[in-house]
Amino acid sequence: MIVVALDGPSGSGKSSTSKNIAIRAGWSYLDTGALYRAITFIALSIKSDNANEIIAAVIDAPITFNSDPRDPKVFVGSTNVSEEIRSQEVTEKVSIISALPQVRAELLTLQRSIIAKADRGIVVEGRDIGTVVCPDAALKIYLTAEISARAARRDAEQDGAAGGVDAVAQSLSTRDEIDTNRTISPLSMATDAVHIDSTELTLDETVERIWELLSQRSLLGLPIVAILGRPNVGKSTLINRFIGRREAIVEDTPGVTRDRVQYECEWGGRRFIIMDTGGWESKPDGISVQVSASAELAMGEADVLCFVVDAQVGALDEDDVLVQELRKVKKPTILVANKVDGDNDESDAHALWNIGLGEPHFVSALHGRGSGDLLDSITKLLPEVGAAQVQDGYRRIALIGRPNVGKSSLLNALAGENRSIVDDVAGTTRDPVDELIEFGGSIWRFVDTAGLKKRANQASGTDYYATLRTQTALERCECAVVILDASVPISEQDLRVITMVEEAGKAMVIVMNKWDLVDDDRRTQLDKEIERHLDQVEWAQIVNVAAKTGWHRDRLAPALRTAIDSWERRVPTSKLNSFLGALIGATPPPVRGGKQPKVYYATQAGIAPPKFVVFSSGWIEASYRRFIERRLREEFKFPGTPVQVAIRVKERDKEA
Ligand SMILES: Nc1ncnc2c1ncn2[C@@H]1O[C@H](COP(=O)(O)OP(=O)(O)OP(=O)(O)O)[C@@H](O)[C@H]1O
Ligand SMILES: Nc1ccn([C@@H]2O[C@H](COP(=O)(O)O)[C@@H](O)[C@H]2O)c(=O)n1
Repeated sequence: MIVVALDGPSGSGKSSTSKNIAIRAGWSYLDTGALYRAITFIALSIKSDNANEIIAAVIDAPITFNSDPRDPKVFVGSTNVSEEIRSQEVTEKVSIISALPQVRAELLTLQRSIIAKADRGIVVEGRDIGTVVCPDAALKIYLTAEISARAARRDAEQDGAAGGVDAVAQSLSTRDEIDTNRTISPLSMATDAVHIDSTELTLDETVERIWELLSQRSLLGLPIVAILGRPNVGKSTLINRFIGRREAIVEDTPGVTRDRVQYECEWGGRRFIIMDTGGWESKPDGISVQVSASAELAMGEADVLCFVVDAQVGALDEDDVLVQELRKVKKPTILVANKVDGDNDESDAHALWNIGLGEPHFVSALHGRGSGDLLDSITKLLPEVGAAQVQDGYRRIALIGRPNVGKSSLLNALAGENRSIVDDVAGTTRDPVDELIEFGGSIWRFVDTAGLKKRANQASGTDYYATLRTQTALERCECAVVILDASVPISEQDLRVITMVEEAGKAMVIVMNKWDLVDDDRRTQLDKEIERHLDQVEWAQIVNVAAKTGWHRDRLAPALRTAIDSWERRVPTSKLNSFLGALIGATPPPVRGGKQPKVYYATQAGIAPPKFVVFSSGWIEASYRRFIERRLREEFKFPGTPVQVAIRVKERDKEA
């Protein structure tokens, strides 16, 4: 289950943004402010500021929350108080009541129990979600906006009923003040939260920013398509056809697929999971009891159901019983008529319309006939976000470097006493060789690299395997920690590793290990080597560490956070273009062939790493592109990440 935590001051847009994200992802939503308002409503009703009396009243009339983002509601006992909690009286009192430690403890338990009940994911918004309520949230956002923007939004929302913008601003500031300075769970940004300033963003733009982060971090589950049907109708053959390889077990004995086996599939640019379910029987016995039960579970888990019938046999009573079951779950369902090898079979198979699941899709799983059309129909039914969770939000780090630089010692130094595999989050698919390690206040996922595991050491016996493994680790990570041995000269191989990271477009931190062996002479020498060899990655932070003793290991977590933060950073288009305007005004692009290319505008085309596209009227020299990149870095600072700048020639009329 994915938890997204959104914190920030009043009126920054938390509720509106959270609801939009939750609706789009098909997740639940929790407005924790509404719970604090509800308890304040109770305090006002019993006319008491005494925490014990307030808690006693809550026990009499418990607070509950309906977490459907389309219709969130808060109840006190059986009374819906969603409107009453927005009154001026509650608004003025809520920050005072929320600062009471017993009130916070009571609501902390309530919040966690609501979150635990969510199905696939939940967006939780408040003041202390990323810091206290859900410190392990998969994505933490700290949403702010300037007070003037927040006051204007609130005033517009309330049609001036709150006394005008100035009065709203005053009330918001007072609440900000109390919320930020209270001793217990004050409003603050979690160290691993992403800060979004919504002052100049529309609501849609704010939602889009967060959506981009969710997809970039693979937190939006892939849709699941369950393949169901009686034993031996050709389900596994169909799956092999879909995934393009012989992986699903195919055997002519009915019911050979024992469990819900999953395969990743891609068609027409859509990735999804195919779930093989074994054969379903209406009166199972022996092993088929488990197989049928697992097929029923698959119906519940999947987003789309494919019901496969053997067209050469036709629909049997058994098929009819399964159709009744399929109808009950009310999910998009496709009827697949398999073993339709030619036109004659197809005309016979039309009888399958009688099943009552709509148009049969005629397929020969064995020969491929009709399978592309079937995949087209399936992908049309896929939701944007599905049930198969791929990542859990822990930042993925690869430790890389040539042999003997101290990868394992660094890993051990980081893990210290706390080395642990806490990999028990249900329902996620991940590489079993990853390690979860807690240090510097966060849990990090270390993706497998040569040197991380004994197995890896064996496999890296040749350069070929070492390079292959490094590349795979790089593909899977978000940030690479490149380890160098500071006690010896920087080698060609060290530089090759650094170039690999840069070319892979990953965030990077360089660790100078074995610092305990560095004397003054070596230090002077190393400074010269850094200047000479590492100038192309001068954006990378360098952390000096002695992994053997643990010296400075605490410096790595902040460096990683800074690098990943830069890697996912988006520069507002308005700021980007005012920067570009000033830059071009002061230093225009060089004249070429008697013509000076015009630079029109720039846009940030993507994150992870930040990619900028500059539109111009003509070809611009590489040196000027590098100049733009350098100045972009100076202006917006991207420590720890490569930045890509591309120039696109755009004709003036097309531009207009
Ligand atoms: N860029 C934006 N992002 C989010 N909301 C915006 C934005 N621009 C305007 N709004 C509007 O601002 C108003 C306040 O937003 P919202 O109620 O979501 O804030 P909030 O942070 O949840 O406040 P509170 O903490 O007081 O509940 C809403 O009317 C919302 O539609
Ligand atoms: N996690 C939270 C959420 C809210 N509060 C307090 O409740 C007040 C009202 O919240 P709104 O989101 O409805 O504006 C807020 O000002 C806080 O005092 C909280 O403490 N912790």
